[in-house]
Amino acid sequence: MSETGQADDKNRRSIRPLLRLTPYLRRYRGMVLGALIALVAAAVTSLALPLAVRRMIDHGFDQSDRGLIDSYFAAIMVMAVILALASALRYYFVISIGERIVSDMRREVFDHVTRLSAAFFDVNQSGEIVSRLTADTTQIKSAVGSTASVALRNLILCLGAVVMMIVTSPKLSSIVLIAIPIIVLPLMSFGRSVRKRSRAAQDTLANASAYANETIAASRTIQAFNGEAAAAQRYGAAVEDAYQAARAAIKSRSLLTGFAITMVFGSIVAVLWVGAQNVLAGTMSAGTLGQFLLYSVIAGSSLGSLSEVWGELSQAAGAADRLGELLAEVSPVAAPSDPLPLPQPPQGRVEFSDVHFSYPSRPEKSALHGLSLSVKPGETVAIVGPSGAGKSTVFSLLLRFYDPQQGSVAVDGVDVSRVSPDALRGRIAIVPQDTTIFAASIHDNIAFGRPGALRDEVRAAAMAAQADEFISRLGQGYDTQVGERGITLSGGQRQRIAIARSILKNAPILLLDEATSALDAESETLVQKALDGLMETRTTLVIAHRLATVLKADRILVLDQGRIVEEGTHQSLIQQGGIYAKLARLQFDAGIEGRMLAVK
Ligand SMILES: Nc1ncnc2c1ncn2[C@@H]1O[C@H](COP(=O)(O)OP(=O)(O)OP(=O)(O)O)[C@@H](O)[C@H]1O
Repeated sequence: MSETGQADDKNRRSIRPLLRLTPYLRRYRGMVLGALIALVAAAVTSLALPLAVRRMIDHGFDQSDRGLIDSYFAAIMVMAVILALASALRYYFVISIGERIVSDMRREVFDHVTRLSAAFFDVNQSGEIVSRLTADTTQIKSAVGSTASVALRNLILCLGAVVMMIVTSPKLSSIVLIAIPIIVLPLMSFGRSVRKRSRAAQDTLANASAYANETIAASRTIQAFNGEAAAAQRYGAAVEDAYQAARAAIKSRSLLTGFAITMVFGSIVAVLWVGAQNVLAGTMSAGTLGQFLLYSVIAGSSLGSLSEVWGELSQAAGAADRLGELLAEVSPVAAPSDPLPLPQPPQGRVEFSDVHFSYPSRPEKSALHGLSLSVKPGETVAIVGPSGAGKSTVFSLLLRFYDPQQGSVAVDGVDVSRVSPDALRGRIAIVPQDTTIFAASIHDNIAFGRPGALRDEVRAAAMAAQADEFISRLGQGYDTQVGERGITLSGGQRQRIAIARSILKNAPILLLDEATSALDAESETLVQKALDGLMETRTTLVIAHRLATVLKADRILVLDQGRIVEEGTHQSLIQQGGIYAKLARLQFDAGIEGRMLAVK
């Protein structure tokens, strides 16, 4: 009993998500009103047709007044024209509303998703989000753009036809009205199972798309490991699952349609048989039976269409539900409602006080363990430590991608959770380990650091980043398309683009995640030169992999298991003979080690 209650509740909820569309519909009231007027006009005209037909049958063929037949045909023609006009207008309004709403939704969902915190992206696959943005919105478009209007038209037709049936013949109608619940109730329970299966089908498809997304992005690695067959097999299995789930949904929808048509037309035939007996007995005119017949066909077919579009509406409700979930996702690192201003002019001071942090997706493992550090304006601090020590986590907290569970992070003396994230991030430039190059021109890729930057400014930044020379050698210079839709850049070139981006941003705090592994000696020298220029005038925190950087730093922090375990200059740390000394020996190769000894 309670289980059924819960299931019913769930089903009611599952159609309710379509209500989320009301605010969007409200924005286009004029068009919605136009669609409704056209819809009602078309339905009323359709409902008036049988009246004209009855008059024609009962009086039109009367030899005594031959003129009547002409006027009846003229009236029917006028109705046909009204019907055609109203239908064309309905189509125009309804489809336009669908397209309009879906564009709005896509924009809003995208805008919302791009602002969600890093914790959200840790646990959600990007392929699945993209599928929601495309597949789910398309489903809503077809629901709003046609299904809803078909459903509404059929609802009006069905109700109108039922009323007219009662007016035409209460006796025949009473038989039909008794049959309706017998037909409708099973249809509703069928509808529920269709909904459940459609959602399962959508989910499995999203899984397959997410896998395809990941695999295609990693095609080189897959080929290098001869993994094509295994990947194809796994994707094939995922697609097959999606097919099976879709087939189950299709099967229940076919059953639903077949069942609806059998029940509806079966009862109409039975009722008509009773009507025919009445005509034979002389208690009903042939025209009245004809009129009743037409109304029952209208009622029956509109009920049939209703049951068909019900399934589609439920699918759209599922899609609206998923999009609603996405839109309801709140970022745990939300901007404060009353943000504090950061001091002007910027100083570039960084302070971590007793920070304890574990990633939301792995709460049991602590990434930072009571970390405290203080960086003075203009200072260069190198962070070194074994892999997984928490170096990148320090950057993530400084950029406020996450909030620490305990302790605080401050920039220029203000807790980062009390300032607006835009203001905070405006003061920090980062050159990450794996640089993102967008599918756009080189100019746009660099100008990403400061939207609206002039061509000369972009060029100056590229020059400072030692990138101008290779850019000038490309076919179209700064207008060359790179990334997915253009040419591929080497690791060193990508990094210099990222450095130029940061130079252009000209922020007082610089975060560098050095990646030397991808660079050859020449690129490394160029990148190093570019970085030197960038580091000179600002506070720099650098996750150091190069000896040169470590030597240049004012201070070195050694991180291990989320704690600072050693601190000092290169020489003092080597002399201590602790973790740093060991790391230095292991990390820097033999040639560099020679140089290191010389420093000692
Ligand atoms: N997004 C994440 N979700 C869950 N755990 C994470 C996430 N990022 C990092 N970690 C974990 O947090 C710890 C610290 O990671 P972090 O990336 O800061 O190390 P790191 O010192 O920068 O390492 P590396 O030098 O290899 O880049 C590791 O145990 C890592 O597995």
